[in-house]
This record gives sequence, structure tokens and C-alpha cells, in this order.
Amino acid sequence: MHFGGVKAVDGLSIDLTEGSIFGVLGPNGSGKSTLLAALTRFVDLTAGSLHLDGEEYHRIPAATFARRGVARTFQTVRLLPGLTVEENVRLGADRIRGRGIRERGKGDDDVAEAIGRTGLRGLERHRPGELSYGAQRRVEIARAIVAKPRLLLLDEPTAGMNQSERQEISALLRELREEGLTQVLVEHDVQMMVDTCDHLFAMNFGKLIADGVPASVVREPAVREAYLGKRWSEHV
Ligand SMILES: Nc1ncnc2c1ncn2[C@@H]1O[C@H](COP(=O)(O)OP(=O)(O)OP(=O)(O)O)[C@@H](O)[C@H]1O
Repeated sequence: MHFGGVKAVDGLSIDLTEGSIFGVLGPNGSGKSTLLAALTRFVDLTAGSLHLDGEEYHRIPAATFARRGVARTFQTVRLLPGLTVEENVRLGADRIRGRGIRERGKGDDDVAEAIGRTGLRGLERHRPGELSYGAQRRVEIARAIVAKPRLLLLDEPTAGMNQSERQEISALLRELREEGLTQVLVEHDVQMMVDTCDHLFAMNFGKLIADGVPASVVREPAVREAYLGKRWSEHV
């Protein structure tokens, strides 16, 4: 992924296997969000290819690609303020199945299940503005999982949260993994990444500088130099 002269993601090759949580770690501007955007077809690749179940998908339009079972959450909260929690979550199912939000009834079980799995029961009728920031982020996760994706990409889901809210999200992601949901998680909180992920990819200047078991990756000198040197003491 190049933007003019900026090599946002460059010569990167990764494999995601089913049922694991993959973390992407790297300093600001190292290409993490661009990688997620590419994986979900939000941007076109400059070169290279993407495969899902061995099938190429880098030319499939983003709108139809969502139906292949890939969902994402964004760096900033993107809920519709005028809708209730339940209606916001239902949007995730409607987007995939092409239904209108007012068509009630269908998919209600899925909506209730996603709300339950993300710990939002009792808040269905609230609007996002009435919820804590942590709860708003959980609504986003509920909206992303309501259509039962196979792959969930999360861009800094705990940004702006306190320690206990982060632990809550980490536990939720691990629960979803136990149910078989493969995830790619971008986060700056190193300890959370080590605690949550099965595998880490470390990036710098758009390139992969290390990958493997989280505890080993964060000990690699190149990773510490690129990222942890400055932040390690803040996070661990
Ligand atoms: N649409 C764009 N046009 C031009 N340059 C871009 C665009 N999107 C990203 N970039 C550049 O690509 C590089 C990687 O950006 P990206 O947002 O992917 O990094 P990041 O690792 O997600 O950073 P952060 O941790 O701050 O979110 C940066 O130099 C950024 O300025």
C-alpha cells in the first residue's frame, strides 16, 4: 500500500490461521491501520494480493466483500447517536443482509445474542450518548459480530479506556476466540497485546520487523528499538 511516495505497508506477507487472535504492534505511522483497511478492502492495494480460503479477494468491491464474513471496528467510535443500542447493533446485520433497519423481527435473535455476548444486556433502549465510553466500544463490537463474521479486525478497541475497561475488552476478545472467531487486533497497549494475542506481528515503516509468540516478539531488540524503547516503561 503506497500513497504517492509514502510506503505505508511495504513488502508485507502474513498468514492468518483460523481461531487465533493476531496482534499488530508498531509505532504511530508504521502502517497498522492501512493494513486493516487493505484487509477489509477499504483501500485498493498498490501491488500484491489477498486470499481468503485460498481464493483471491483483492479485486472484490468492499460492499460485497462484507458478506464474506469479515467485519471491523474503527479507531474512533462510529455509532449513530439518534439510534438505540439495539438499533445500532441491528445495523451490522442489515448491512450484510441488505435489509432496512425498520424491518423488525428478522434477525432479532442474532441482535439479542450479540448484545448478550458483549455484556450490554439491559442497555438495549439507551442511546450511545448515555453510555460510558467503554460500553460504546462494546456496542461497536456487538455491531461487528452480529452477522457472525469469521474474521474480526479491531483498530485500537481500548483507546481511551482505563485499566479495568481494557481488561474487560481483553476478556471479551478471548471469549470470542474460544467460540472460534479469528481476530486481528491493533493496539498500543503492549501488556494487553501480550495477554490477549496468540501471535504478534511487529511493524515499522510499513515493514514486518518481527512475528511470533507475543512474549518473544516484544523481547526482540528491533521491536524494542522501534517501539518499546520509548513506550515500554509506560506500558509494562
Ligand atoms: N490516505 C492516505 N494518504 C496518504 N498517506 C497516508 C494515507 N493513509 C495513511 N498514510 C500514511 O501511511 C503511513 C501509515 O499510516 P497508518 O495510519 O497506517 O499508521 P498506523 O500504524 O496505523 O499509525 P497510528 O498508530 O498513528 O494509527 C503514515 O505515514 C501515514 O501518514
